[in-house]
Amino acid sequence: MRAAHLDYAVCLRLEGRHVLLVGGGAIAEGRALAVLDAGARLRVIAPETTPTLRQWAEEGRLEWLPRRYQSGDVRGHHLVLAATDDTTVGPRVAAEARALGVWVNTADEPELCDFTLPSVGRRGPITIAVSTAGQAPALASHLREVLTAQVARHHVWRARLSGWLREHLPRGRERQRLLKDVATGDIGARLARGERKAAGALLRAGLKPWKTSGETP
Ligand SMILES: C[C@@]1(CC(=O)O)C2=NC(=C\c3[nH]c(c(CCC(=O)O)c3CC(=O)O)Cc3[nH]c(c(CC(=O)O)c3CCC(=O)O)/C=C3\N/C(=C\2)[C@@H](CCC(=O)O)[C@]3(C)CC(=O)O)/[C@H]1CCC(=O)O
Ligand SMILES: NC(=O)c1ccc[n+]([C@@H]2O[C@H](COP(=O)([O-])OP(=O)(O)OC[C@H]3O[C@@H](n4cnc5c(N)ncnc54)[C@H](O)[C@@H]3O)[C@@H](O)[C@H]2O)c1
Repeated sequence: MRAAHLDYAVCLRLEGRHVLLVGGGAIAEGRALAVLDAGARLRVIAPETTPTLRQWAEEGRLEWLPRRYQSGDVRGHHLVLAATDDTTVGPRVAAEARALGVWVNTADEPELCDFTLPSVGRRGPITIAVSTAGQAPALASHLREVLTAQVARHHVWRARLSGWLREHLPRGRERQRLLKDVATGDIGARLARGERKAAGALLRAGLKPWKTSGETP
């Protein structure tokens, strides 16, 4: 069994960051979609790619260099993902990335990875991510399915409402109280039951402190 260290979970903000993907098969395509969704600037290096990756290249969503990985390719990137069918490539990419201080994931050699990828489910702004510290990817995938199915539409509304309130109200104890109410209090419970009118009334009452001080949106 592997050592008992747990992987450290983060959610990376990749907007505008340079990401290198080595490989262009099915696994690489999944990685590409995820980093593009996060707004990264993606370069793919692979002699062959899936039709979808080729199409994204033609549409200018990513840059495809149709060749094998070469020394030096890592330079200039913030993050590197390798997913090829050649077992000699991952270790080379990982060593070069390490030497340059660039974070690297190789799809099937956990001992070479600076970070591992969890199984991810999305509902609006909500992300469910399951990691098993590299021990059981298939179980991570199964749990992700089970857990994501539990995120209901009202959770998504509540997340969006909370985001709106955070954007429009100044920080402070009053705002915190209102946000907690949306998350776990009466407003949340009403929204969960589909009682949107009643929730709206509670919300308007909760917004009073800002109405009177003239700070409301
Ligand atoms: C979650 C997911 C995310 C993703 O890839 O995006 C992911 N693997 C997924 C599926 C999956 N992978 C494999 C199987 C076959 C069953 C099995 O072997 O168990 C299945 C199941 C399937 O395909 O259904 C094979 C496999 N995977 C790794 C090894 C090497 C090793 O363990 O040594 C081998 C053996 C290769 C071989 O024997 O040849 C390694 C890793 N796989 C990871 C992530 C990282 C740890 C995640 C964690 O901590 O849980 C890590 C360490 C590297 C990394 O970060 O990529 C994605 C589910 C996506 C989804 O459905 O949501
Ligand atoms: N982590 C996971 O979840 C997981 C699951 C299954 C498989 N894998 C692993 O991911 C890897 C990729 O799997 P796949 O199904 O996408 O493979 P694939 O055969 O569909 O694609 C391989 C890709 O690698 C490219 N390639 C080969 N040599 C290259 C080189 N020198 N430089 C750049 N690109 C090169 C090929 O052109 C092709 O695009 C495999 O090692 C597989 O074991 C990982």
